[in-house]
Formats: sequence, structure tokens, C-alpha cells
Amino acid sequence: MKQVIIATKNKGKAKDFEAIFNPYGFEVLTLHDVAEDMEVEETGTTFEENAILKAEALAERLQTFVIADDSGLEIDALNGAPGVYSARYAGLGKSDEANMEKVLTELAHVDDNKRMARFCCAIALAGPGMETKTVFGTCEGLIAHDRKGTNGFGYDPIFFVPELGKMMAELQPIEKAAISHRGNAIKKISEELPNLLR
Ligand SMILES: O=P(O)(O)OP(=O)(O)OP(=O)(O)OC[C@H]1O[C@@H](n2cnc3c(O)ncnc32)[C@H](O)[C@@H]1O
Ligand SMILES: [Mg+2]
Repeated sequence: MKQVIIATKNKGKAKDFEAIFNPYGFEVLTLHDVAEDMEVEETGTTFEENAILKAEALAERLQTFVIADDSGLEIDALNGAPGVYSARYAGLGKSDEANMEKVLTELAHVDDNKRMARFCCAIALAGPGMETKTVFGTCEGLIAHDRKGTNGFGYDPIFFVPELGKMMAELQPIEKAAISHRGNAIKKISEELPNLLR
């Protein structure tokens, strides 16, 4: 089977990528498989910058084509927070649960018609002899008042997807891949993927 290497340590993200890439005939490998000790500091101020940092560091080390994803949740009522800080919103090393709790507390007094939010995802593709390429995808939704659903990861249990009438964490991996920020970003390079990966 062909392989795609993702510069991530997030197992939930890796599962999302499996649902996206398995239909294309790619097996997904992550940092846990190819470079367990690798730590890339996410010093960028945009999703694109951080995705490029992660992809180029790993491509350089392995001398092969890799993908990185930098993603997060933008909440209108919080002026776009947590944004690029989504993974560490409640503090470095804090859990998804703590991050969701912080968001729910901050939105406790925000009306239903002002709870708009979107997931964003920048994907960077880097490799030897190529200029790093980035694509961007989003997924619009609303922040609920409580958690619901056990699939996915991160903020999925509090993110309502209006077009499906369900929480993101209630979707099967394939259903999430069809509408997610991550799936939407990958769609933009799907035609080139077979040539760029191996
Ligand atoms: O950097 P890597 O190792 O890939 O893993 P990470 O979890 O730190 O990933 P990011 O730096 O891209 O931070 C993204 C955070 O945004 C949130 N997030 C991104 N995509 C999500 C999704 O599909 N569902 C729920 N939350 C998501 C979640 O809290 C992630 O930890
Ligand atoms: Mg990260």
C-alpha cells in the first residue's frame, strides 16, 4: 500500500486522516511511526505558518514528501479565539476536556444566535526539490451548551454542524471527513496527491 506521512502526534487527527486517505489507497503514518522524538515548536501566528514549520522540519529530516496540519477553532463571540492556540487554550499540557470547559464557561451568557464558530485547517505539503504547498479548509458551525457524542477529538463534542443536525462528535469518521475543515483542505490537492506522495 502507498503511504502518506503526517507530521503529527495527535492520534485523533491521525484517525481523521485515515478516513480521508484510506479511500485514496494510502496508509497513514505519523510521527509515532517515523520520528517519535521529534518536537517542532509552533511559533507561527497563522495556521499556515505552523503547518509549514511542522511539514518542512519532518521533510528535511526524512528527505521525503510529508504532510502537516495546523488547525483550530475560531469562535466569533471570542473574536476568533482560541484560533492557533486551540490545542493549549486552557494551558500547556491541558486536556481536550479542559479546553472545552473553558470555551463553555466563556460562552455561558452568549445567546444561541451569537454562537457561530468554524474549524480551520491549513495543510502543508513539503518534500525534497519542491516548493512547500499549502491549502486551507474550513467547516462552519455553532458552539453548543453541552458536550454530546464520543467520536472525533478536541472540540468535536461541543461543535454543532447545522447542515447535518448533529454534533461533530456524533459523526462517523467517514461522515466527518466529507464535511470537515481537514477534508475540505485535502480536497483542494486531491488531484495532485498521487504524484506528490509515495
Ligand atoms: O501539532 P500536532 O502534533 O499535529 O497536534 P495538535 O493537537 O497540537 O494540533 P494543532 O497544533 O494543529 O492544534 C489543533 C487543535 O485544534 C483543535 N482541533 C483541530 N481540529 C479539530 C477537529 O477536527 N475537531 C476538534 N478539535 C480540533 C484541537 O484542540 C487540536 O488540539
Ligand atoms: Mg500542535
